[in-house]
Amino acid sequence: MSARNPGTELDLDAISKVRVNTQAVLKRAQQIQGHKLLKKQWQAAWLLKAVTCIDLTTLAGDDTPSNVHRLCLKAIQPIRHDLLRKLDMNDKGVTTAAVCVYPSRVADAVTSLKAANSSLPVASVATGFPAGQTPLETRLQEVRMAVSDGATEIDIVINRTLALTGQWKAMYDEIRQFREACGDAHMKTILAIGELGTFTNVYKASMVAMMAGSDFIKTSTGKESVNATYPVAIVMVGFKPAGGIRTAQESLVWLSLIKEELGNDWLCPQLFRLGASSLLADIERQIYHHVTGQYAAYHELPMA
Ligand SMILES: O=C[C@H](O)COP(=O)(O)O
Repeated sequence: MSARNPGTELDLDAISKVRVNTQAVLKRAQQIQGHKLLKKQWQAAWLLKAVTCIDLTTLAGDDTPSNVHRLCLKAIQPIRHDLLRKLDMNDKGVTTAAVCVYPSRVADAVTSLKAANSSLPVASVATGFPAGQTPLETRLQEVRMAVSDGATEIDIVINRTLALTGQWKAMYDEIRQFREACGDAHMKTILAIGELGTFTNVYKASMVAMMAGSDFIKTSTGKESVNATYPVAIVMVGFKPAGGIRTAQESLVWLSLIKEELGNDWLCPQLFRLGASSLLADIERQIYHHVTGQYAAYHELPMA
């Protein structure tokens, strides 16, 4: 990942003046979705770009060392070798950006990646993911545990109670403590936008999270009823959309949104991630179609 965000002092005056023009945001998101997507011959290249930005995720109650192991193997080799060979990409080291798991599964992921001689980063959710409703000391301890088990990226959730009641200073202070607990691990701050009510709140929470030293801001846990949406992306840009992203087509819209709003330089895993548990299956299927002209049966593309 890139250099850390050291954060700044909390500027409450700037936060209090934030107003977001909802109509303008909705219009811009609609425009971007309406853009003609990339020409067919470039689509495979863009889909591979999307793969390299994925935090391949499993966050389920029934996660075990063996499904985490499968996830790690899939992250190391996300697209079948023969398909990559046809695209002349088999020796380009195409992997996902990271794997993302619960704190209790970090050690499993580290062991699997080490055994496969891979240096892919392990990201861990933390701080009482997904609701964040555990005591502060428990949340801090969870971050420290994930780091000591080998996570080099920590995806924290914000305290929505503080955001919804306008306690921005308290939220800033908590996030600063999480950052300190992260040590050298990069910190992604999940806003859970589906629970923040308004675009103005999303913007304020984004600013507070960045002032507090978040290296990334991330839309959602994947567990809210509203997760990553395009309008919210216009408010947040420079971030990790996560939750409910399932299709190759959607991944192309996300890439094109970042390209339109921030430019090509932002399209790299150091600055942009897609958090997804089942997106990769559809991307691999579309690449299979691009290469062979046929759609693969699901059993032909084993998915973690
Ligand atoms: O951080 C990633 C999300 O939890 C993944 O959500 P998803 O399972 O809807 O792709």
